[in-house]
Amino acid sequence: MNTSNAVRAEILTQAVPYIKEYTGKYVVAKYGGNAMTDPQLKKSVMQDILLLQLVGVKVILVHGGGPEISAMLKKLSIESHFENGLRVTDDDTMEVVQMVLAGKVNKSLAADLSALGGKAVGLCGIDGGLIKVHQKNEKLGHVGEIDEINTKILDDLLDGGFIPVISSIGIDDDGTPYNINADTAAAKIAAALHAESMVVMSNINGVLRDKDDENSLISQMSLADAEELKKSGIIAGGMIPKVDCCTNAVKEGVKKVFIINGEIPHAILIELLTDEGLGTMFTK
Ligand SMILES: Nc1ncnc2c1ncn2[C@@H]1O[C@H](COP(=O)(O)OP(=O)(O)O)[C@@H](O)[C@H]1O
Ligand SMILES: CC(=O)N[C@@H](CCC(=O)OP(=O)(O)O)C(=O)O
Repeated sequence: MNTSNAVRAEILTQAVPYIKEYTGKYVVAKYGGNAMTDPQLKKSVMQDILLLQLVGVKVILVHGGGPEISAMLKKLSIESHFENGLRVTDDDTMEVVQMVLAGKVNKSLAADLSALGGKAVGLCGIDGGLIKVHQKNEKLGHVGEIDEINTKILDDLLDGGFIPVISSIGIDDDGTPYNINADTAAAKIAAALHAESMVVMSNINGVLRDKDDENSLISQMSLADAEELKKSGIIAGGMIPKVDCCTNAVKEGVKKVFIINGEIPHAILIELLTDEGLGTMFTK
């Protein structure tokens, strides 16, 4: 048995009560671009996703790819900047976002799942009208505000034994595509499905009291704590929209919401299926 499988076997010895909790329930796993830079680790995360499906969890994978979009924009000499954590997306930028997210990153995750023996269907919010949006505001260009998630297409795929792999691109009533922050898309999908859990995988251990000190992890955060920590500036930058998505998911009825470090081997299995808590858990 290789090391990874030995760790998975060890996790499974503790997992029985947790598996019962999740069997037949929806779990939305959000995999951020910052956590998918190592191809071996990425494959290992995909194997963990397949294991969750194997034990009866209805897993939906929502992915980001912000760093890959930025790298491609740079190659094409297209200027890009963020406002409050959202990429200002003009027509040219939108083309690249669609190319990188729905083309490259989405297909590479679906290919990894397939190579591991899984059945995956990669899609973005345009497909089957999965994510309906309107323009958030003119200043941000093609950034979408989500109006509706068409959960039927997800249920049809899950019933067929497929893992839906979703890029955060939406479509408006006129058929225009829009860019969506991937955490926001994951939270809306989790809320629409009344998911048991949403797990956001980034490359940091969770919300930290001091963002330069890995040991200052805040392991549990209530909605009131989140507001307090934002006011005091402890939650800042890219962590603000991430925490907002998590608190919104809790408010909208998602039972267990976590931010974890997707670069820790088997982090998602450890968080969901063992007594050990790794990252930040959000509560009411
Ligand atoms: N309190 C905090 N705890 C952890 N990270 C924080 C905090 N405040 C700000 N950050 C920043 O937020 C970043 C995570 O957001 P982001 O880079 O947008 O994640 P991703 O691309 O994985 O979705 C961290 O790398 C860190 O620099
Ligand atoms: C509107 C907006 O900002 N969209 C994001 C979509 C990708 C994303 O969110 O990727 P990560 O999860 O890897 O950060 C972007 O263009 O970068």
